[in-house]
Parts: sequence; C-alpha cells; structure tokens
Amino acid sequence: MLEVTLRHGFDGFDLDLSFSTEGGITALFGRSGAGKTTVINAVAGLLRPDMGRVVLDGETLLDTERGIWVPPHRRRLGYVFQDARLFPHLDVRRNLTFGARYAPRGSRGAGFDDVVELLGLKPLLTRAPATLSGGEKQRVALGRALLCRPRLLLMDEPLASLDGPRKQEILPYLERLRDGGLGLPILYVSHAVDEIARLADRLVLLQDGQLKAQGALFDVMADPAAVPLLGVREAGAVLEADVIAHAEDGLSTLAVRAGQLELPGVQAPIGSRVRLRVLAQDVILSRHRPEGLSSVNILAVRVEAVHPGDGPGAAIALSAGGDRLLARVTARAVRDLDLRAGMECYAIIKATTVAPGSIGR
Ligand SMILES: Nc1ncnc2c1ncn2[C@@H]1O[C@H](COP(=O)(O)OP(=O)(O)OP(=O)(O)O)[C@@H](O)[C@H]1O
Repeated sequence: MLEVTLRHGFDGFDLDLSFSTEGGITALFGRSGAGKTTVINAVAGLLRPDMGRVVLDGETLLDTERGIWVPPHRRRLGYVFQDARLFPHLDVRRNLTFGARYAPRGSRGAGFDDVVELLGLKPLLTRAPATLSGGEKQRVALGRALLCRPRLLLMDEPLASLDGPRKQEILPYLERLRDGGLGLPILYVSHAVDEIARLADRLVLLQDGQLKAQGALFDVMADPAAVPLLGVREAGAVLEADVIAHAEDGLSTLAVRAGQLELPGVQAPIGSRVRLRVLAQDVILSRHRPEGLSSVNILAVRVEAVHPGDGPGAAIALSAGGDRLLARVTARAVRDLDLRAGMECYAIIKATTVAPGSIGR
C-alpha cells in the first residue's frame, strides 16, 4: 500500500532506507535521533529529501528521479502529533468539524457520528480544549484527523506526552481504530516498545538513519537480531492467545499453539483473542520437562537459532508449535545445555503481559 525509499543528509546524519507497508498499523521504531520523524516528514511532504520515492496505493507522491512532488495538502494524509494542536478557541465539536472541511467531496470514510462513537467523544463535544485531559485532547486530535478522510494516517509519538494512566486510557481507542474496519493504514512512530507490541501489525526498525529490520510484528519482535535495537530488557516475542477460562482464584487459561498458559489479571472475555508479550528475559530453558516448579507455564519448544550477543548473553529463537518465542540466556547456559538449532527443549515462562485485541489480518 505504501512504498518508501529515501535518501537524505543533514549535517552529520545520513538517512538511507527503503520499506513498504501492507495496511494496518506499521510502527516505525528507533532510538532518539534514528530518523523516524524525518521519514514521517518526507512521507507527509514537509521535507523534500535529496533522493526518494513515495508511492501510496499506486499513486506516486514523490519521485525525485522523475521530478514528481505532490504538495502536502494534496497528499490526503492525516496527522496526529505528540501534542494535540487543537484550536483553543473552538470547542471539541468545532475542532472536529474543522477536520471534516478538508475531506474531499464525495470521499468515502467515517462520518462525524461514526468518529464520535469510535473515540467516545460524545460527552466532550461542548468542552473547550483547555478543559480536556491530555488523553482526551489526543482523542479529539485523532477524530479531527479521521474526519479529513485521509488515505493514510501519520502518527508521530501520539502518546509520548501522556502519563501512564492516560496512555492506558487511549490505547483501547487506537485498538478499536485498528480493528474497527475503517481499513485506514497508519504509520505510527514510537520509541515505546510496549506500545508497539500492543498496537502494531508490522514493524520497521531504524538505527542511525538505516533500516535494520522490517516485517510482521510477530516475526521482528522474535528476531534475535532485533534484541540490541529493542534493548535487552524490552526484547521479546508477541503472540496471540485465545482466552479459554477464568478461574475463581484469579488465574485465566489461555491457549497458544503449543499448549495452555495460566495467567493472572486477564480482563478479556472468554472466547476473545489477546496479544501476549513474553519478554526474552522472562523465558527460562530446560532440556527436560521440569517438575515441581512454582510456574505452571511450560511449553515444549524447538530451538530455531542461537544468536550470541556482544556481552555474556545470547538470544535464542524458539518455535513453540509454530508460535515464535525468544529467550535470553547466558552464553554459559548455551554451552552447559549445549543449545543448538533443531534441539527440542522446554520453555518456562515466568511472566507475560496481556493486551486485548486481535491481529493476524
Ligand atoms: N532540519 C534539520 N536540520 C538538521 N538536522 C536535522 C534536522 N531534522 C533532523 N535532523 C537530525 O536528523 C537526525 C534524525 O532526526 P529525527 O527527528 O528524524 O529522529 P527521530 O528518530 O524522530 O528522533 P526522536 O525520537 O528524538 O524524535 C537527528 O540527528 C537530528 O538532529
């Protein structure tokens, strides 16, 4: 749907990359200064790169070789930035209808009522921006962007200025947007791995202006080569699970491909599908099925690859009945357990976080 090739130099910084998306939410991840905003600006038309090509749904927005450059206001893109940038003198309703003015005549997409419903804006319509919380402001900014009926939504760190609880408040709305059938592709910049693990369908990893990995979220998150980029504490697989039962003691049973897991604090209803984030540092490997452990979350796995790190650690790519997992163990454990590709062993999962929502489109 979106193809991006860019080359651009600032003093002391060179951007040179190429990636494509396939709809859904594509997260652009990289540490500060990796070039994420530069990419967004080039796609938006706010930056004219030295060389590049941007094609959206078959329409060329930029092609430096052929001298094509569509100005920003003709690109039909929506933006949501870190700060909501609402018009302070207009109430929420008028901020929203301002967006609708920019919708091309006859364009298809969500209408006012749909957007108000999707983002839960009804109680806010008569409020002034100054009276809204940060999360509420971002919901209005998102609504305004949707009402322009863009072909692509660009979101640059939309949650970065929010505190933890406000972030949690807005995430379900972004999930609704992803799953709600609008079919609007989103390029989503973030340097928060938890946010990306929860929201993204695809992941593009940047470092120092270069592309380091791109692909389906499940694949990139479970790729041992991505560990240094994501950070050893944040790296870990994301997988889908079906909620099967909730027990009275607070544990819920979830099914993944390789078996069942018992997890606390699962709010999602029985029958729903959730995302599990399993940090690499929360996976322990054993050659034999362990017995008498306090953890009941043990899956039979096969070692796919052993990826030594620069330090004392190693990342181990695992297949759990087709789901991908990632474990981080010491180089000494690799030797002692004689971990090799193809080996069958057991993964003990110490902890996971659970997010509602479906993926796998
Ligand atoms: N207009 C500019 N002039 C000169 N250098 C720039 C300009 N814009 C960006 N840069 C440099 O390009 C590099 C990438 O910046 P960019 O804002 O794209 O990174 P980022 O990944 O979005 O970072 P952050 O997460 O901190 O926002 C940085 O080194 C930055 O200083």
